[in-house]
Amino acid sequence: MHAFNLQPNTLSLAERLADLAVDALIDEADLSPKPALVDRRGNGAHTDLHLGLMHASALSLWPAFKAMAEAAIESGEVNLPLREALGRIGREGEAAMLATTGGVNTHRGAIWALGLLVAAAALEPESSVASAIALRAARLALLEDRYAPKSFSHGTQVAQRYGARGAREEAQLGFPSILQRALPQLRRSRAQGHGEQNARLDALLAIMTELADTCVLYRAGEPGLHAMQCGAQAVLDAGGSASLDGRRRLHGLDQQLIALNASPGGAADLLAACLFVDRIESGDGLILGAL
Ligand SMILES: CC(C)(COP(=O)(O)OP(=O)(O)OC[C@H]1O[C@@H](n2cnc3c(N)ncnc32)[C@H](O)[C@@H]1O)[C@@H](O)C(=O)NCCC(=O)NCCS
Ligand SMILES: Nc1ncnc2c1ncn2[C@@H]1O[C@H](COP(=O)(O)OP(=O)(O)OP(=O)(O)O)[C@@H](O)[C@H]1O
Repeated sequence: MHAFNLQPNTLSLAERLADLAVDALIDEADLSPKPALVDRRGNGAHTDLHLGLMHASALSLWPAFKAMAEAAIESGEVNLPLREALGRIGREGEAAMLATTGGVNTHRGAIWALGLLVAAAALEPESSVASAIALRAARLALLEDRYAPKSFSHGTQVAQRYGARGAREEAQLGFPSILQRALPQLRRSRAQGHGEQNARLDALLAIMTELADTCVLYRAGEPGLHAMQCGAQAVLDAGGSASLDGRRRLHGLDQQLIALNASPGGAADLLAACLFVDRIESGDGLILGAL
């Protein structure tokens, strides 16, 4: 499954982290059935995205993730020069993504979240506990990049209209959606023997129960966000995606969110970020510590 890592000793730390980040993005894209998102079944609520584009986009980001890890290793500490280097590399990564996809935003939020976490993991490879990585990522996100262009993104429009601060705030708070919701649910569902794909779907649903996802707010407003949060909670309350009733409700949620055009892209990015820190913390973290 993780072909990149077959010869871990020949890869540098930065290359291993880039592999893990790209793997996490591909695992997220392939996970099915995700409500209203691109997956193996189709395009969800998106007219301009498809699975092949998500895969190509994920692969195009490998050099940016590697460069972010190298910048962190070189810096050795959280400081403004590192934050600004990450901002520059992140913008270059976004340009590579847009060149690959013909201008479609496939992974903007993921570059942000995974980029910070890759750098945070590279700063102290021997400290592979998820909470410690998230805290270092938060300290990076709290620093102001003086070279960041003032953009009028969907996120800034949603911030003005609804007060939701989206991807930036999630990182600055230390990724509570990952540490408090996704990771505990992923591990609970695994422990209950639900199987890896169901456990990942449950982790995505756990994120969706509370996230102020700016993709959903932009596309479907507060009714869309309410439908996403309540619908995800109802699937988990019914026993999660491994149970018959939960599956039925998951199918209903997929239909409802597609009808509302409410694709939870921010939640999908955070699931990828969750899979990344999970692999570092649990065993595969040896990939980093062995260096
Ligand atoms: C912070 C970012 C994501 C800007 O986001 P903004 O809120 O302005 O909006 P935009 O609509 O362009 O993108 C939001 C993205 O975040 C994801 N998202 C939406 N809601 C949330 C949420 N609540 N939590 C986390 N992610 C979310 C979405 O999938 C979407 O792709 C980012 O684009 C940015 O500023 N990048 C600069 C590059 C940089 O500094 N990189 C260095 C760190 S790696
Ligand atoms: N499997 C997935 N399916 C769909 N979106 C995903 C998936 N994984 C992650 N995403 C995230 O969702 C975002 C796409 O959402 P959206 O299409 O609303 O983006 P946008 O550029 O803000 O809007 P628009 O396409 O309307 O211009 C991407 O930035 C990406 O980070």
